[in-house]
Amino acid sequence: MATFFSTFSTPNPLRSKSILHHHHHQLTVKCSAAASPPLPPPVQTFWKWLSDEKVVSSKSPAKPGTVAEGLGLVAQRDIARNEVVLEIPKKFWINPDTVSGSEIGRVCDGLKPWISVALFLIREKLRGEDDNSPWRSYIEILPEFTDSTIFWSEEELSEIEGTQLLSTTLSVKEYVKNEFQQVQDQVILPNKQLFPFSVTLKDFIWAFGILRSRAFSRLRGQNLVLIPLADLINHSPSITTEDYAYEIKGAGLFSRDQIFSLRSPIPVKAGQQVLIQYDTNKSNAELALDYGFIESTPDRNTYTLTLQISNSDPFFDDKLDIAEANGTKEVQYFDITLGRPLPPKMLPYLRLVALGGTDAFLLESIFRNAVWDHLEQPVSRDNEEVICQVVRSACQSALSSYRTNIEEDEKLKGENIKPRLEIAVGIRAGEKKVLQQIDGIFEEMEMELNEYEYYQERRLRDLGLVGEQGDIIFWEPK
Ligand SMILES: C[S@@+](CC[C@H](N)C(=O)[O-])C[C@H]1O[C@@H](n2cnc3c(N)ncnc32)[C@H](O)[C@@H]1O
Repeated sequence: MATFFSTFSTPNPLRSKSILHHHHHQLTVKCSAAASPPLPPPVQTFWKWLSDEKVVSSKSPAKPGTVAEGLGLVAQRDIARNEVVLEIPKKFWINPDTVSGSEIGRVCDGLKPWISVALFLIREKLRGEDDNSPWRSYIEILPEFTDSTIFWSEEELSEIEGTQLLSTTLSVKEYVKNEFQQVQDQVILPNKQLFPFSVTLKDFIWAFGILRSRAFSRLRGQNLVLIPLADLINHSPSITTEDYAYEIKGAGLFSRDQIFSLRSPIPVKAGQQVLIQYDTNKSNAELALDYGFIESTPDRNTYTLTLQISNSDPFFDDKLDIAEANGTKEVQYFDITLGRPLPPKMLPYLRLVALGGTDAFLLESIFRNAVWDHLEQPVSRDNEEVICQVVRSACQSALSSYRTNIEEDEKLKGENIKPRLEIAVGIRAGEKKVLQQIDGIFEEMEMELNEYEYYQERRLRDLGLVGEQGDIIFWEPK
């Protein structure tokens, strides 16, 4: 954890005005509770609201605090492993049901869940101080932005030129923009009395960013839910348990209510921050997009290869049939992870896509049941050579579209740089390493082309026609 915090030595993301000038105490995380800086006023208001509502008390094991990652949950006393840190009753959650039951419920009917919650958040945010919304104090502590790439300026984005993360970020923003335009025309503008303020794309991106970075998912019956207070929990790369630290459960023996319960996956000393592992399965690109941080763990680096059976392939129908019978599609994505073997279906799929010429007989229907087994091994020298060439040239062309090379990235990593640049450098170095790894695998295969046993030889051997030494046994009379 120590190494982790030292890498995030920059100011907190900007929050609602009042926290803006709050001092940044990076070391609080490791200091004792006594040294905690006073809470920013909006956070105090938020805590008071939760106390008045009896959700928390002075005995609560953890409290909001200002930490290196913005706000976080700080232990008020020693907390044991698996001890419950907080419990939030359903009444305080914000999910699509909350929106349905609210003033805008009737106009949000039929909207995508995230869009209705986004509208709810934006409305609560823009309603103005005089409105006595119960959610006011929660909305006030939400950050204005994170370091997610959806909030990066053009200049910051230029640092990830050539990366898959850049294209993902741009398509996500395009998607959000289209959804905004629709909801603006169909819901916001026609209901001036409910939305008596102008809502901008920026507001919508803010809400999207809030949901991506704080909504809990994979919970019993809850796929999109904001849990005030619980969503102050930050992520630690050094917690690697796969078990989720949170769950929804019954509020008690005599209650039909549900509560959200958060446990600490590790023991925490008083004054330290309670942390969880957000998701062991997310790649650095996903972490950067969702939360605005990355990890230095090698296997968070991935590259997605998109392979496709071409519509102009003379064997398109047969190939698609075979692909689908084996759990792959016309357009198939393969996520390649640094330091891990290729996904098992990638080579068979590649061989299938490249199959042609004299190998095409394998596509005939009598082979249909066995063809995938055959594709698991090299089919022919030509076929194997084609897949090596295609993959290697794709890797090399991808590698040439980055502005920097790995050495330049590595050098920057050692320097004291801003968090967004650090994310950019980590992402582009990671992608390049994966591409080099893929290229290396196929380079090695290319060098072995003469050593492989191909379909025809295997077939002959299976038929007992190849001798021990690999020489083909001929029938010619001696
Ligand atoms: C669920 S919120 C946690 C509360 C948040 N720190 C706040 O101030 O409201 C997730 C966000 O916290 C920040 N965060 C959490 N863990 C982090 C980490 N390990 N490094 C950097 N930022 C982190 C990121 O901005 C992320 O999008």
